[in-house]
Amino acid sequence: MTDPLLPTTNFFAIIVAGGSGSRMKSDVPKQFLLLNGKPILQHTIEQFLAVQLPARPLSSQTTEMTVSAQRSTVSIIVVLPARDIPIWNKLCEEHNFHPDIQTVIGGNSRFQSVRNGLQAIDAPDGLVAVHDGVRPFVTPDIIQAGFETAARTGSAVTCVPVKDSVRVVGADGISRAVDRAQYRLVQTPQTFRLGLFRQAFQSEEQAFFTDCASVVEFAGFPITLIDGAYENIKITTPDDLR
Ligand SMILES: Nc1ccn([C@@H]2O[C@H](COP(=O)(O)OP(=O)(O)OP(=O)(O)O)[C@@H](O)[C@H]2O)c(=O)n1
Ligand SMILES: C[C@](O)(CO)[C@H](O)COP(=O)(O)O
Repeated sequence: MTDPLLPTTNFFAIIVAGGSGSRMKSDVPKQFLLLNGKPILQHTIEQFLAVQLPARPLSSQTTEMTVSAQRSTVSIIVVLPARDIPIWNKLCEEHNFHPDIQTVIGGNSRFQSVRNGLQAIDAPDGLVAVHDGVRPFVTPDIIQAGFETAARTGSAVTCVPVKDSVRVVGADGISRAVDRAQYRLVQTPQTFRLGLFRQAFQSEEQAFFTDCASVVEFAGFPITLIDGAYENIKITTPDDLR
């Protein structure tokens, strides 16, 4: 039987919101746009605040009988561009949202923003989930599943099967059908053991690092896929917002 307790109480989430949202073309950075009256980033953070993980402190004698008494929360690090921090602080005031989270300045790319977030974690070990600030429809269940799988295998990358037909377009412009069953659409959260994640982020940035899984894989670690959700969309263009 799988141990219901996770082998650490060090759970971290790096929520990246350091981008400029160029494809959204909105005046306000997209992570701050209101959805049901609340900033998108607030919705996202609230999903992580709702997570309670069954955890076993490494040094304790916890038994299964005490699972319910051993719920751990996730320490949240939000990554924002320096220029956006005053806007975020003002929004938090307006929405009476004062979570106990750390704020870190972003970098010029998603890779650099994640790396900055990672540098703010000083625990020697644990598990870290990285999530896009603009994926507000993530659920606590998906987040928990990521921590559980990463505790067992080292990594947990959420994804969904492809529903449409897929064609690959060659350099000559000619397309051909491919077997969609072989493909997955990758989402966040992407959760990892802290040790391997730190090692992976020592690599020099590569142009194909579009997510953390590609960084971890480049460093030679295997990637475990877990189920995401079709609702867990990334708000990228005005269509997504609608
Ligand atoms: N330098 C960057 C670039 C992106 N991100 C974050 O990575 C996530 C996914 O990126 P994307 O949707 O591409 O956001 P933007 O980079 O803001 O959008 P665009 O590419 O349209 O400019 C977002 O939460 C974004 O804020 C980040 O933290 N730092
Ligand atoms: C991390 C990600 O959301 C997984 O699908 C995606 O790769 C981000 O890509 P973007 O180019 O930063 O939008």
